[in-house]
Amino acid sequence: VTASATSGYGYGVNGGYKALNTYYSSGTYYLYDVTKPMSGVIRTTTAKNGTSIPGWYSVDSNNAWTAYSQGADVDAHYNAGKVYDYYYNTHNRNSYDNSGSTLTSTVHYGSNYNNAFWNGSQMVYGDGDGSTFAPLSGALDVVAHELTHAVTERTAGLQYQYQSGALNESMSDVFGYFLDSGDWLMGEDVYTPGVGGDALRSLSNPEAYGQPSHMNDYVNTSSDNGGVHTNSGIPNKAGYLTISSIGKSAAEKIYYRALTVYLTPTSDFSDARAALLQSAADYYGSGSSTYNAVANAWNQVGVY
Ligand SMILES: O=C(O)[C@H](CCc1ccccc1)CC1(C(=O)N[C@@H](Cc2c[nH]c3ccccc23)C(=O)O)CCCC1
Ligand SMILES: [Zn+2]
Repeated sequence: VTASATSGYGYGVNGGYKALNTYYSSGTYYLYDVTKPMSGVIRTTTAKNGTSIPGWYSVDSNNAWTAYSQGADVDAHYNAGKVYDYYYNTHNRNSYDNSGSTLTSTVHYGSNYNNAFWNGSQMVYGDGDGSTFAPLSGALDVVAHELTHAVTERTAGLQYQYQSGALNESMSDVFGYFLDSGDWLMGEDVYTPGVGGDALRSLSNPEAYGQPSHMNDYVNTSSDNGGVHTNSGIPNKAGYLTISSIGKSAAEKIYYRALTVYLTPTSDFSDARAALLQSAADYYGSGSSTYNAVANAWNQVGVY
């Protein structure tokens, strides 16, 4: 039986050319990447617009993944590889569990499904309805957002409710920025494909999409697990102010250290401030300009 790692290519959700790490076996090509230094693999499957996951391997007959319907598969696979590389190269973390476990992404989930999620074991992406969303794996910041939920689950374990949940959300948006740092927007590459310039969220201007950016405007609600996708605007704004002040590289270091060393399941916004200050002190010294910039950022959003 002839089977081997192969190199293919395809077009993503927005038409971009993407080189793909694929696998050939008995006349069929698979989105199955064996090239990473992990015990597992990076693999992409399709739910065929049903809700049974992981569904079936995404396959192709000639390793040219160029069909329009394959765009979601192409981007889920390509973007998962990019996020894997980011965590490995920038933070020396081998997959979400730091043990090189397999990364599975399932696309074409549901019918006109306008969302995406990490289900505790894998990433899952809807195709969107073509109006509110294009297939959600088409956005690198969305893929990074989902995979960061997996990292958070295995490290800080921030409970997905109220302030710890909004912090969990913010960590995913901030790492989404680290992967896709051309703008302060979240999901812009797949949100409302017919409308330009808008997004799901903005880290620099949370209010633009109905989020608070100061503790005075914290939304007390039981909806959405205590408003986790709303109140994340407050730590997101602090993240924007921090990154703008100390730069991306220093911010990546203190955010990753806070997430993996200091934060716990019940950490709230004030604990996040303390964890980031401690991380800044660890790297740059307490009283350093970096330390002071972090304090100032959180002061500006009313978190002490
Ligand atoms: O990972 C997350 O935090 C979100 C997971 C949502 C979910 C949770 C549980 C089961 C199913 C789906 C998915 C994303 C999200 O922020 N969703 C928001 C916004 C949103 C997307 N599609 C929507 C459709 C309707 C209403 C809100 C939304 C939400 O679910 O609130 C993250 C990046 C892009 C999509
Ligand atoms: Zn999230």
